[in-house]
Amino acid sequence: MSEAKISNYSEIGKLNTVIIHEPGAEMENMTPETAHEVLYDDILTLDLALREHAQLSGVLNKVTENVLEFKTLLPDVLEDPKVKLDLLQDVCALHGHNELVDDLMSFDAADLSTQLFQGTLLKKNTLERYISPSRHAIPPLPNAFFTRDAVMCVYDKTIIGSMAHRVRLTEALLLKSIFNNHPKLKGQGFHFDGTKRKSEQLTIEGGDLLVIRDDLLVIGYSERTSARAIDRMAEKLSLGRENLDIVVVELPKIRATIHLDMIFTMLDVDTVMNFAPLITGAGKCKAFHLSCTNGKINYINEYSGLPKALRLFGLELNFVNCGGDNPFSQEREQWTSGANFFTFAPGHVIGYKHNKATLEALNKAGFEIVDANDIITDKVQLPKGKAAVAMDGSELSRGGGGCRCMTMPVHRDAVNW
Ligand SMILES: NC(=O)NCCC[C@H](N)C(=O)O
Repeated sequence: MSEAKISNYSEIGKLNTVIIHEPGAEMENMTPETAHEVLYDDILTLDLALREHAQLSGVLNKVTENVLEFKTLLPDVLEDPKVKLDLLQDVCALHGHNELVDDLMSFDAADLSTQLFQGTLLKKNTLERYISPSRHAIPPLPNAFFTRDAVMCVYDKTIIGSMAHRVRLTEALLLKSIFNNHPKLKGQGFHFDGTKRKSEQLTIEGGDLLVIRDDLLVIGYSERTSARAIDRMAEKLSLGRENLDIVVVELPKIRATIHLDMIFTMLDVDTVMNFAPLITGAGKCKAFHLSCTNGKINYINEYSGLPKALRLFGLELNFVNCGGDNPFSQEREQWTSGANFFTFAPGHVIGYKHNKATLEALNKAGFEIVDANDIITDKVQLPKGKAAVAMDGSELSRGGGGCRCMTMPVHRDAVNW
């Protein structure tokens, strides 16, 4: 492991440091009517979600040196009164409730952290507030357990997300404060800080950004990540470099494909998981190649699909189909985050158990399927060869994401390509 705190040059290198978030009461802070406003497909049951999430953290703790918890990192930085004040001023200003800063400053670090995740109720002390449908002055963060999206470690620095939906903006502010101040993470700086964006047209979320190699990124142009933001990334990330290639995949702007990682994840040096209808099939998404040098785009080429564009860079990939070969199960399992695998070492991945046809396809592709609980209890050792750890996740997936969405890798070993 290198000395650097942040070092993330691939989607697959052996994982050393990762950030996750065990969901709290924020997850139930909605009604069926408001669920869609906070980007959920349905209301979830926290107890069930917690049992499932414990499998993710249990497995990661077996295979990774540093599993960091968002809800532990936050109170750590809030112990510093100056950091606490700066963050509260930003959060309260964002939601137009500057008057809450003093109140919130009186909380200790642990309680304030809980409060920030769970939200602060709107005092119904004026007629305008009384009749307002909003329950919260500072809204809760039910999507915080998708740690992938509001911050991205790319190479030796971070990108602070520029969130497409208002309900996720606070997450980016909290994570920025953590990456600026936490002894385990601070010091390497940002390529880009999305909380300072000047335009609502500039949005980028981590589910769309795949760090393939030190010279190659794949980015989804999606409901969440705008073309303007991708241009900005091309500029910022290629600064001081002879060459950076970015392949952009144009996603349908629909709920099932909010991010690229819902249809495409990398599993090994030569193997990817994909939702065939949009990646390899007849209706595959268009791809663009942006060739960049030192802050500028040299040229842009268009390709009929991602596989063809990736071949340019010597990536001859095996495509495992989410949902197997049957279009009916492909569609069902993509919806329940079947393509959204997290890779914690080359050929070692974790994903949801309920996506049976996907696991079968992985098995056919040479991955041994292992149960998460068996790894956690040491009943089974992680196989040396390719393996897919299967965890329960039917409740978690109803929040709209899978294992890649719930993990934010900070440090990985280099890959032996
Ligand atoms: N990378 C991902 O696809 N993350 C899942 C985010 C789901 C969350 N409910 C959202 O809509 O933002």
